Amino acid sequence: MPKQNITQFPQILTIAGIDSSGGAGINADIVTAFAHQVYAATVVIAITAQNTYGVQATDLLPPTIIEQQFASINDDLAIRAVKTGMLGDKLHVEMVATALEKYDFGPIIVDPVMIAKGGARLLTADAIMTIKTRLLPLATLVTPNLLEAEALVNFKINNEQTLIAAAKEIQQLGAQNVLIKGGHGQGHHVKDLLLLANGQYHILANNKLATQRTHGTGDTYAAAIVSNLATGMGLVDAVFAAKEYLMNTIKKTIIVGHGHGPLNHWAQAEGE
Ligand SMILES: Nc1ncnc2c1ncn2[C@@H]1O[C@H](COP(=O)(O)OP(=O)(O)OP(=O)(O)O)[C@@H](O)[C@H]1O
Ligand SMILES: Cc1ncc(CO)c(N)n1
Repeated sequence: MPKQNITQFPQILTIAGIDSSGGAGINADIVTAFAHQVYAATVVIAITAQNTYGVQATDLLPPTIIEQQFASINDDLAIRAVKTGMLGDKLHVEMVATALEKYDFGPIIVDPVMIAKGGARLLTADAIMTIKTRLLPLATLVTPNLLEAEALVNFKINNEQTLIAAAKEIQQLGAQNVLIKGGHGQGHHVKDLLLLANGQYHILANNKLATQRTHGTGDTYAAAIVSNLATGMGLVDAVFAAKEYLMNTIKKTIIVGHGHGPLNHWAQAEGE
C-alpha cells in the first residue's frame, strides 16, 4: 500500500516482552512514550507472568506472528526510532536482527535485557553471543546494566577504569555508542557511563535513592531515550533528558504491589 507523503506524528517501535504486572517491558515503554508525547508501536516477542515479587513464567511467540508484526508496522507506520528489550532466546535474537537489517526504523537502541531484578532469566545464556554478533553491530546505542556489561565482555567491572574498558570493548563489538547503567553498583551513588562514537565520554552521577520501587528502570530509561530521539533530540541530550525523567519517576513514587514496585511514569507531567 503506498504511504501518503504527509508529516507524521513521532512514532517509535518497541520490540520486547509484555509484563503482566504492567511496570516493565513493553508496558513501561508504551507509557514512557506516552509521557513524552510520542506514539508507540509494538512487536511482541514474549509474554511474561510476573509481578513486583518476581517472574513466575515466560513464553515466546512463534516466528510467523513476529515476522508479520514487523511487516504490518513497516507497511503503514513511519517509525523514527526503535528499541529492543526482552528477546528470550537465540532464535528470537536472530529474527529481530534479521528484521532490523531488512526494515529502516531509524536509530536502534539495544537494551540487552538478560536477568530480571528477582533473578529470573529473560534471555538464555547461549543468546548472549548472538546479541554480540548480530545485534550490537546494528546498534546506535546499547544500554547494558553492570551485570549485562560484564556478561558481554567477560570481565568484572569494579572501578572506573574497568567500567571504561568495558564500554570500549562493547563499542568494538559494533555498537556506535554505549551507556553502561550503574544502578546495580555498590555504595550511595549511581554512576552511568556514556561512551560516544567519537571516543568522548560522560558520567551521569546521582545519589542512590533508598527505595525498592525500581521495577522497570532500565526499560523506562531506554524508552525515554528512544522517545527523545524520535522528537529530534541529539543522542547526548536524549540520554541526559531521559535520566532526568527517570529520576522523577523513581522519586515521586506510587504504591502499587508489595515488592519491587513500578515507577510513576507520569511524574514529569505533574510539573512539580
Ligand atoms: N535506587 C535508585 N536510585 C537512583 N537511581 C536508580 C536507582 N535504581 C536504579 N536507578 C537508575 O536507573 C537506571 C537503570 O537501573 P539499573 O542499572 O538497575 O538498570 P536495569 O537493571 O536495566 O533495570 P531493570 O530493573 O529495568 O532491569 C540506573 O542507571 C540509575 O540511573
Ligand atoms: C517483560 C520484561 N522485560 C524486561 C524486564 C526487565 O526490567 C522485565 N522485568 N520484564
